[in-house]
Amino acid sequence: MRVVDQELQREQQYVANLYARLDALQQEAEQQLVAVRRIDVGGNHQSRSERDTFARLYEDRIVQLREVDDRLAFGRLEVAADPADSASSDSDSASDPASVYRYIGRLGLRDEDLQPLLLDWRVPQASAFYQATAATPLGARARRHLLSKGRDIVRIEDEILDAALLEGDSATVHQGEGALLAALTAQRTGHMSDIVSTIQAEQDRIIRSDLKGVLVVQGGPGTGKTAVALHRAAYLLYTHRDRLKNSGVLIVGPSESFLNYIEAVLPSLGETGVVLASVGQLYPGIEATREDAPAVAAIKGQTSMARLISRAVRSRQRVPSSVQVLVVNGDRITLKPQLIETAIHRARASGKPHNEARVTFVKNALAALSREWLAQLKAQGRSMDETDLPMLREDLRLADDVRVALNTAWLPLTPEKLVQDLYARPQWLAQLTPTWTPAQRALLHRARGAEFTISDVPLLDEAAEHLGEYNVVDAAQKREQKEQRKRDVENAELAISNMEVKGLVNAKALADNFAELGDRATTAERAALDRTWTYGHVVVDEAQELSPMQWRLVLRRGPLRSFTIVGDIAQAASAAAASNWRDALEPLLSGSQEADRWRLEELTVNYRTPSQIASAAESMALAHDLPITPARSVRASEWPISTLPDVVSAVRRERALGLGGTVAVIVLEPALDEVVASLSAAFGSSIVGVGAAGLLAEVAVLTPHDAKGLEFDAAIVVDPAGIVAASSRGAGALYVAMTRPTQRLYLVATGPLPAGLAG
Ligand SMILES: Nc1ncnc2c1ncn2[C@@H]1O[C@H](COP(=O)(O)OP(=O)(O)OP(=O)(O)O)[C@@H](O)[C@H]1O
Repeated sequence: MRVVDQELQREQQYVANLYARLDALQQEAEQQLVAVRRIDVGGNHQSRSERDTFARLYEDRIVQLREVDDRLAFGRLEVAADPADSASSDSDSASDPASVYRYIGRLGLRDEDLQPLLLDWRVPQASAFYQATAATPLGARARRHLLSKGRDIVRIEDEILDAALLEGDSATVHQGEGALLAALTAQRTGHMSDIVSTIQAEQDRIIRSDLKGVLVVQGGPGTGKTAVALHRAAYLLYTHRDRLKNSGVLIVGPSESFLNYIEAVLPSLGETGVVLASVGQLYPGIEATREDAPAVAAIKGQTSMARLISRAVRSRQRVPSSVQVLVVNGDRITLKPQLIETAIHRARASGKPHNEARVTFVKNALAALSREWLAQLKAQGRSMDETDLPMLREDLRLADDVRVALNTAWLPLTPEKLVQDLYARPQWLAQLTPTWTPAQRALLHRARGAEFTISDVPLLDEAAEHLGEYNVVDAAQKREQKEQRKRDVENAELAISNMEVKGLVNAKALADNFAELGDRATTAERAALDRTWTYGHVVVDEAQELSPMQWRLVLRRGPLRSFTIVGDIAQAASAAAASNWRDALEPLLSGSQEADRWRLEELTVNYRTPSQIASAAESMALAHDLPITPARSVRASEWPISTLPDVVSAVRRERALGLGGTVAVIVLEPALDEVVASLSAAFGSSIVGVGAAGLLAEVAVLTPHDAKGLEFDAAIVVDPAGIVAASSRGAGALYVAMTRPTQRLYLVATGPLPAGLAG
């Protein structure tokens, strides 16, 4: 038998043992689940919740073991033998007695004697698998990639890190070719896959970087920023589970289509406790997907909007211009502006948000008014004194006239109403914006009831900050529930430590059972619904697009300022985006002592776009003065870029290749319907998908915004000159569109191509 085949067989044997162990653990968990479900706990509340918690523990474990089945083990690190090293394996596959072998995989496995069989890719001993080079071997002698299909190892690929291994017999043992290239040339599926088996050294350093502070990862298209951000989230959740399990991790992406594209990556790495949200979903209760026109988005993105919202809220606390006469129980009571003014002053001094401070306002106003009324009654000769004040206050509280007067002075408001009023009432807006031009104000004008846009979301959140809970009674209840919950979690944690259970028991889950809240929600689900939730870590992808107002919102979700921010300034296509990281991060860092302490890392290798396409996109970008970060493409493509006169011909040309795979047609919003109609007429509507919901169709039709962060085997970019001309950031949008394909790019144009592409 050839040495290569022998090695393959050995690895197959080792991996078969790992699967046998995985199956045994799975079976064990299934049996435990059946057993725990059978326990009769009768009516005992505490025992029932303990039983449910254990059942959930086993259920989670079973799911986790199932998720890692595909490519369970993907690497082997050969290190010089060290008898004291317990993380090494001396399995049958060891072909050199001077070496020990560490197998690396999606999760850690030990045999029945607790000896390690497989290392989780996130543990420190596994990092050499990603980082070792011949120049810096980090104690490793060789690295082997195990390429599998189902549970079978179909190929092995070795990299020698220690020259001594190349001598004698060993020279023939190590062989193989590009696991990385195999991954990169694989056909795309419409969903992103994890890269855990081929993470590159520069990526690994970023993934394992410290949890604290703000880490910015800048890199050109296809350099793996999204992949790195997601693997970093998985790494942090594993390494800092204690800190992050209760607070959670938030991942912010540019659009719903992007979230659909990445959603399977973290579960495949065994992580589910993460909230994924597009920037339009960061305000619970609103799912904004519509974009404003660029000029409108630009004005709504400026921090001056925060000041405007603040002024708008204050202007809803109004001192009447004249004396009012209120009729209460047949008495006429005079309400002087001065009284309201003092009550407003006191309420504002409470420092609480508008709706909550209103309680103070009403209390003060009623107290003052009841004293005035008492004085008036006494003056009329009624025999009343201070002890009657509570009764008078109650009468005032119930009187219509008083309610109207107090509401006019200080009306409870929802964020939605405040923002809608601001857009729909030009006169009010004019009063609040004396220094704006009429043209600027006109940009905000909108009919009441119009759908909220993505750029409205941070304004709603800003308004919610100033307004507080609309229903103050509910708010108090919620606060009490939160307090109770904290106590439940503490009890649960105590219970867990008393039970001496290790592993996946989640104190919050246990607390749920204790409190019998009825909701089986996970931390992630609860976090997604709670506007005031603060996450332990926040990942922002395509971060170059965020406006200052969006940064303010993101900061509120992560006040600990533990951030991973990934993006590419050159790809900025939104009108409100900044043109460098320092400016972009200003709203995030201002006022913090960390202001200058953000770390910048760069990614320099393009894993997606073939070199011909990357260089065409770069020359277009340079011709439009975009600040691109040059990246080296890993591979070339066999297909030249084609320019065709219409979209139907381009799709026909692509389909004629008969390669299958994913195809995107990227077109500006105004032409989208027409393109969908002509493609449906030519090829039938069943093959055409639109936007986020259509990503898995044979041909996905998307706007440049929806295409952000995604990739396809082929991309057809309609009207490149039109994309450039559509806004001041049009070249950035075209740069994004052109860098989506992994293989083929088509341009659809009847007129001249934009600068840098023509000729
Ligand atoms: N180490 C790697 N091994 C295998 N594939 C990789 C690796 N790094 C990146 N890739 C692949 O390269 C492609 C581009 O990665 P990704 O989408 O993360 O790039 P990006 O920098 O976010 O791109 P863009 O800025 O254009 O959105 C993906 O298919 C990803 O799986």
